[in-house]
Amino acid sequence: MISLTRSPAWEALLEHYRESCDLHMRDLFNADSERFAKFSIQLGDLLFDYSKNRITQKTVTLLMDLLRDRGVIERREAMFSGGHINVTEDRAVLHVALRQQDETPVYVDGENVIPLVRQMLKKMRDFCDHVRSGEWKGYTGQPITDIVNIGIGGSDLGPQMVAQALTSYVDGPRPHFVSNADGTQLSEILRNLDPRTTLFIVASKTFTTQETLLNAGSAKKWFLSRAGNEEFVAKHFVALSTNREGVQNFGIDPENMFEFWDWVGGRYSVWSAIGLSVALAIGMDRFEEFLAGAHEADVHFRTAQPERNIPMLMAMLGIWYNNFYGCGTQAILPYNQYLSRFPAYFQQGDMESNGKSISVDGVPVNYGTGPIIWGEPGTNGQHAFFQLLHQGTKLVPCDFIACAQPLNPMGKHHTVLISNFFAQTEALMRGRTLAEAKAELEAQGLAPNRVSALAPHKTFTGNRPSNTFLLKRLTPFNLGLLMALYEHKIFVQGTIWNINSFDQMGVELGKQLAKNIQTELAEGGRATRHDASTNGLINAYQHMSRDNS
Ligand SMILES: O=P(O)(O)OC[C@H]1O[C@H](O)[C@H](O)[C@@H](O)[C@@H]1O
Repeated sequence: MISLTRSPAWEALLEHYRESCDLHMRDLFNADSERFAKFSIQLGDLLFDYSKNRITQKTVTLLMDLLRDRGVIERREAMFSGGHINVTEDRAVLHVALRQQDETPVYVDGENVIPLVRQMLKKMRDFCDHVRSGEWKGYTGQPITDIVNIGIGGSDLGPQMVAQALTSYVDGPRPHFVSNADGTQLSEILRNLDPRTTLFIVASKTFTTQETLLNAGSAKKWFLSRAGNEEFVAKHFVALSTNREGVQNFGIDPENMFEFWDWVGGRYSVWSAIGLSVALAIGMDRFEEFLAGAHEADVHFRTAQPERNIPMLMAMLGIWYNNFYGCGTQAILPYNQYLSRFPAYFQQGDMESNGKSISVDGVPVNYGTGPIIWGEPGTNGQHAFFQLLHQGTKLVPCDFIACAQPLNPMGKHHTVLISNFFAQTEALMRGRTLAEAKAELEAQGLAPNRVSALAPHKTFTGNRPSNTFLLKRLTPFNLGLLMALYEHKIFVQGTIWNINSFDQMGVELGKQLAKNIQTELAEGGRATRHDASTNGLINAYQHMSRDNS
């Protein structure tokens, strides 16, 4: 295949960029009263409005030419049918199989994985029913009231974000999450827990992750110091993993292990047994609604034509800004407090997937790949960093997410929230011209010299792009739908950039070096083996940590 930036589809986009980059969205809206209808899509309870982007119909056509040219359709089919598209690890990528709703076989190396998925779901259901009904009892015969998921990365961010997003559906044990190597997190959580009624869920795909094993070991120690008998561990520790041996070595009965498989990527694993803490908290019926919502997105991604395909549009708009406008970041701004961890979740989802600079063919790429993903919930962000979004020198494409129906109606709160939500995308798009700024200042009765002095500061260029996702209501189904759209966006972008979105080798080096330093710290001598900065810091640390004055 011709390299990305030499392909005719890319060159056509470059040419189109040059001729269209000065267009202002204000003018595009003024010129076409149908713009919203043309550039928005309803999918179930979700409305996706992408009309506030710096695009014309031609932009979409050219972006989708590129998508077809780069083999996205073929690669999508390869993913859904169990092909080893994770080439560096030689694995299939089948989180979609975890949420498939029918029994159509999906083969990985000749084995149909759907029966495995069904068995896993059945085991999760039985366990959830036992724990939630109180049949599953702790070592003193009391039911479980609290669950602690111990994991990190994909084994933490997914269940944590989803459990938080679905807080209003929690009618089972209270979920807690421990991830950090910093013992403060575990200590603070344990402080308020009762070992007799607490269940620990050790979540690790590999069961080798240092932080998780450290936290799980300390939790077990805490538990045993109170329960006093190793036999009771079976009532209070379960594992979610692909590594049966590792689980056994840790001292968890394989009976209490919920298995998943190497074709489930860590950051795509909340749909697997890794979602157990969510299922315990909200019940298996609702967990399955969550899976069904994701499946709806899968069907849409697989069947809608590219020009009407939400993840494909999200992805190609991202390519447009990332590779043609030179935008380095993408903000995700949920106007919903329950979704406050959504940006952090997709920070891992996107940045660990597409933060790569070597192509699948093993050569450095000569174009930008994954953007920096960041964001905070609205309206908080407005009072913090939105200044830069509106008037800064950087162009930041933004995703705005909100729900039409509040789960906690309270006076005027929702109207205020949602008005801000609409106002922000309007302001980013429209801006305020110098003439408008002057007119407003004059209307306030300011002297002409103050008007001239202030007006430039009150001017907004506008033309700042955003996507809007409006959900009817935050339900398990709709959350699954929204999340899967983002997942597929990442897949499409990775395919365009010709990188492997499903490995994460960039996290290895730091881990290796940390192990060396850990040994050095244990030995306690003077550090000499590193660069001057690292040696200096280690030596200063050793001095400072011993200094009791
Ligand atoms: O689930 P685990 O095997 O414990 O892995 C936990 C996390 O750590 C790794 O370093 C990876 O960067 C993540 O992708 C992964 O989700």
